[in-house]
Amino acid sequence: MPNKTEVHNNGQLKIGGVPALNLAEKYGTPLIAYDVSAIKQQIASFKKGLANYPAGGRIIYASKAFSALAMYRLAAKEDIGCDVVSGGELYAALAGGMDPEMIEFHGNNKLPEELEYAVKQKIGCIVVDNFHEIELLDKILAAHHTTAKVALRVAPGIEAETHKYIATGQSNSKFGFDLDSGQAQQALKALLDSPHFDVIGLHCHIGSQIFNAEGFEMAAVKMVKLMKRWSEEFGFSARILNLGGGFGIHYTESDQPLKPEIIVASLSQTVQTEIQKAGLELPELWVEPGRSLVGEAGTTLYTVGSTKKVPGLCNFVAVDGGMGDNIRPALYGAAYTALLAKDTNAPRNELATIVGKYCESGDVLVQAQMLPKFHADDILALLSTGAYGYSMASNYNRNGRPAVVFCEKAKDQLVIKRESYADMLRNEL
Ligand SMILES: Cc1ncc(COP(=O)(O)O)c(C=O)c1O
Ligand SMILES: N[C@@H](CCCC[NH3+])C(=O)O
Repeated sequence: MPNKTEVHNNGQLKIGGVPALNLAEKYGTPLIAYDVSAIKQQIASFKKGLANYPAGGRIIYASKAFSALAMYRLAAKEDIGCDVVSGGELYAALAGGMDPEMIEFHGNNKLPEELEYAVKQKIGCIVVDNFHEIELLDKILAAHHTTAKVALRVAPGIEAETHKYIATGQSNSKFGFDLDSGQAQQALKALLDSPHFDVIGLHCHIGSQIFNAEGFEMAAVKMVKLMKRWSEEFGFSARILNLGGGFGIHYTESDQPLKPEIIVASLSQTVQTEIQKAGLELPELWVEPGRSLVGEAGTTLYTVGSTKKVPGLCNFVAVDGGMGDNIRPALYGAAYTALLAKDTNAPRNELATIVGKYCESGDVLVQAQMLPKFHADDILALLSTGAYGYSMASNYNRNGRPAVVFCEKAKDQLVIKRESYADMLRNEL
């Protein structure tokens, strides 16, 4: 079980000090319940990792992991930044009280209106991803007689050990400028040649759900080498170095994540050593964790409904949610840990597959494995669903998206209402 799972002494699951069964009773299911102190602990751990880095740094919450007003409010309160990848996320971040200066904008195809919105809001950094964007942004800035702080996104040519859908650092990634072909260099030149860009630094992101520190270290070394080369070639001095996010979390027993403070402290040490060797000025160090801030803090509570057993063939346990509130198993074959909320120590002696209620055979939440015996009306808890669950949710089959509740110090607060049938028709004419 993930080490953050709270279990009452009678074996019942608790989230942020609140019994899971009470939450299910009060708000209904499916329900995504966050343990807020677990989010705060992760933020504190990232901050600790950067604490001894002399040039300082920034923790930037990758808000695609869970873009909710409550989460932006929490990020603002905790004094961290956030990244956004669309006008919609930018709007939500601002509505949640994020300081525009602490917002960073990513994306491989930012729309003209999204760029204009970011420019007007004077956000802290636009991470420039491709030549089309450079042209577009240059025109927008000229039209507004202004400048923008930008960072150049480089695909550093590092193949992260993760699912191929979520690896982004390799040369053939759709994100960022390739190094080996010379495109990254050409892009930097274009940015430096325009009076509209204040190029604050460089960015890379090698992928997501990565456990091995080696990939991050390699990226850091490569980026500093690049800083050295471009300092000599263009007299360019990067004030910030952004090494992206992608820090892995615990979904099942086989996942062994490193503590953020350990991985970030080690990365910051590598950057210092390499910068010193290169004889450059130390840049600020930025990191962009998404999953690792919110993933393990979230638990989805479902109610068990039908079961289907065909001896020797299958044993399905169906819950009242599924691929609409968690697409990750269907999309990436992602694995999760399931518990019986009323008795987390229940023996796991039943081979079963947990499926959802959607009209798809691929609507599987947990592939066949040894599980506790579930009966109709039991509350089933799926752990570590706090990242890329709600934010990737859909209304497939006209199922409303679940409610979301924040729990802390034994108190619960509804932060997103359950979507009703009427909500799902609100845009239809
Ligand atoms: C540019 C960038 N930064 C940060 C992240 C956050 O990644 P994670 O949620 O794995 O930390 C992503 C997503 O992979 C990303 O594309
Ligand atoms: N959504 C993905 C990760 C993509 C990260 C964003 N670039 C996941 O659930 O694992």
